Amino acid sequence: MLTSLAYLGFRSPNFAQWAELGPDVLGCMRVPDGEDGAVRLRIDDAEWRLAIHPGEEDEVAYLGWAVESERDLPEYAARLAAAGIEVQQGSAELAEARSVDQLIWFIDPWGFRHELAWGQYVDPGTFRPGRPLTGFVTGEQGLGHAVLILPDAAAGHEFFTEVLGFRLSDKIARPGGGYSRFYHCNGRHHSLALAEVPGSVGLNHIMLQVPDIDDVGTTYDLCVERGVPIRKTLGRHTNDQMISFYLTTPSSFHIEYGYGAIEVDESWVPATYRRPSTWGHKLTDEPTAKSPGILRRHPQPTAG
Ligand SMILES: Cc1ccc(O)c(O)c1CC[C@@H]1C(=O)CC[C@]2(C)C(=O)CC[C@@H]12
Ligand SMILES: [Fe+2]
Repeated sequence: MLTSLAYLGFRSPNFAQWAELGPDVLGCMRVPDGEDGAVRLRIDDAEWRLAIHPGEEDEVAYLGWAVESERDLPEYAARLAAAGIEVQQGSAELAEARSVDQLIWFIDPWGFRHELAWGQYVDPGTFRPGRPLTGFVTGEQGLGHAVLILPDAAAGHEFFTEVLGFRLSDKIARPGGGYSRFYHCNGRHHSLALAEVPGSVGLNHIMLQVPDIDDVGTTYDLCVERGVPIRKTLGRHTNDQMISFYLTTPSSFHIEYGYGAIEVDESWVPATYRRPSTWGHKLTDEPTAKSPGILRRHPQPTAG
């Protein structure tokens, strides 16, 4: 089984700005750069969780998912092949670059590169936040969550549940119609969310969770002090009950920085909500607040 969101890679012309944003504002630990100069950030025992590679445009480079056992890799390879997806074996060089023992990878029907990895390298007891911070909520729950934008939510639901094995946590009706859907693969309420935007593919935000509300407040203060744009004010989500705010990164996508989400278990029953938040999460008047994140046009599947 796929057990957690293990690591994320982006490409960005502004990758160098993460050397400051990561440690000084977010509280991540900067670790040695990747071979291509990628800024790499650590948030727990894992060698790194976020890599921002140099690139011409802001893009999602890869989503790294941990699997439970080595046996899961050939099993997923067969399952993906049966679904018509071409699967690649990751080379030893790629495994080394990702700080994992072994991996396979594939491009999903919307163009996202997913890597299924086993054996992420860890270095216990040596994580030091870049600024005073209690830490990050990770472990069995993985690094946090990622919210992808897809043109077709029904097709997305089919692929991520039937092929990759995600379980639906719940749905939230969107103001303009349609739903955002939230999926879990461990105790975290959602490691993946899918938002339908006709004709578009992208990534709206990723989420990092901290164990103390004061860590959220301190990060909020640092954003204000350092001019990091706040996209959405402090608020509480209806579904996972997280208290969070959203900041805009120099790489088009946003980061949700939050505390206090509920966890799910085997007995979880999906619900549907009419609104995203019980209170707060108001869009600010920052120029970047209306940005949907990393977004590109995607050809709609033609009818008939
Ligand atoms: C509603 C919600 C629950 C839990 C979360 O972690 C979370 O990020 C959200 C917000 C999702 C957010 C939304 O509801 C409005 C439409 C948004 C902005 C998108 O287009 C992608 C993310 C969506
Ligand atoms: Fe979120």
